[in-house]
Amino acid sequence: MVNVTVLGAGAWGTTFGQVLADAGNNVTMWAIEPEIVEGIRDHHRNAVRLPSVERLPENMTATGDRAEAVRNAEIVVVAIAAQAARKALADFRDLIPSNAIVVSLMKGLERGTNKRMDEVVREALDLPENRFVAVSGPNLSKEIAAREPSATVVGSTNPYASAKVANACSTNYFHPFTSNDVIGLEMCGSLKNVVALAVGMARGAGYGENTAAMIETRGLAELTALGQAAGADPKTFSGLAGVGDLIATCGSPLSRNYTFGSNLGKGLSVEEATRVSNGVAEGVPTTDAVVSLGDQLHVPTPLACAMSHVLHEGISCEQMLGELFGTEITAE
Ligand SMILES: NC(=O)C1=CN([C@@H]2O[C@H](COP(=O)(O)OP(=O)(O)OC[C@H]3O[C@@H](n4cnc5c(N)ncnc54)[C@H](OP(=O)(O)O)[C@@H]3O)[C@@H](O)[C@H]2O)C=CC1
Ligand SMILES: O=C(CO)COP(=O)(O)O
Repeated sequence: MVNVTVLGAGAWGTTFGQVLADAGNNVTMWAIEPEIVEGIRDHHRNAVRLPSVERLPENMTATGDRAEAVRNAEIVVVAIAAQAARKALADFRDLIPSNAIVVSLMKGLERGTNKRMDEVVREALDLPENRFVAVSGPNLSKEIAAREPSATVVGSTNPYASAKVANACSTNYFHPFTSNDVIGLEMCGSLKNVVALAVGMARGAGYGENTAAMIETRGLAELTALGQAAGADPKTFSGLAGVGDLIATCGSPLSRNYTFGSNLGKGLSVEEATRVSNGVAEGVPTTDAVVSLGDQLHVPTPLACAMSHVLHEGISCEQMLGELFGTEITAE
């Protein structure tokens, strides 16, 4: 049993907090909104971000006070929207205990810098590599909040840190595997969201399994090429965090990215799809970062480029798919 603090009481932060509490830990959620803090602390409920759960565990509380939130934390979990993480974490830089492990649940690349969340978290907190852990896998929050069986990957270059976090989040319905490939986990989690936008768009436009399978497979090839160029272990892409998360995210209306894409495919504008999104669709800002990282690493990113034309120029689903085909016939 350890003291764990989760920064960000969104859908996944709150769900992962419940997993940690079910595993027997003392869990403190930190959130900005007083309504969310009071809901969790006084009524064991997050009606704003996780209304499907009637009552969160008794060993789960919340505070809006940053210092109080992390004072006794042995593990600090970051579950903040990726584009807001650097700024939000700056306020915790001098507060997190010097021996605490910091875990990122986030799936996105930072727009403007093209940095992964392991880089952003470590820079923002001035955190050494051996205290950083990434968690990534096919983890649709609503299913895990209902305690449906699922697995994830807990990655760190420090095996002691990954083992400690894996032990802390292991329950009879949530099974963690460990890995030392932090870069692979980060790249898989971030890039599959861009693929899910495209699959969702094709589904929303009315296309079926073949089109979805084509986008997912070409997306996996793009994800693998860029991930390897960034330093990832190719094995990670065929695991839970790679293919596993692609299957879950690209196949479920519970995914915000899939749903965002689906709404675009049905004819909504980016602004309209943003307005009706039930939480952050990380693939939207991450698309630009993937295109830019591809340029930087000299890796073609046709799917991310096509999605960026959808997001910025409003091209249709047919045009997006046309860009994926390209003009030449090439070897697969
Ligand atoms: N939902 C899921 O199934 C999964 C999500 N993830 C990843 O986890 C991360 C969080 O997702 P999730 O919890 O579902 O997202 P939500 O959209 O439900 O919540 C986003 C969280 O980020 C916080 N946030 C946004 N801006 C700021 C800011 N400026 N300062 C502080 N906090 C801020 C929000 O706080 P506030 O409530 O105050 O707006 C909220 O707690 C994402 O990167 C996502 O890709 C990973 C696996 C599964
Ligand atoms: O990462 C997820 C599932 O593994 C959640 O996907 P969304 O962020 O698209 O909801």
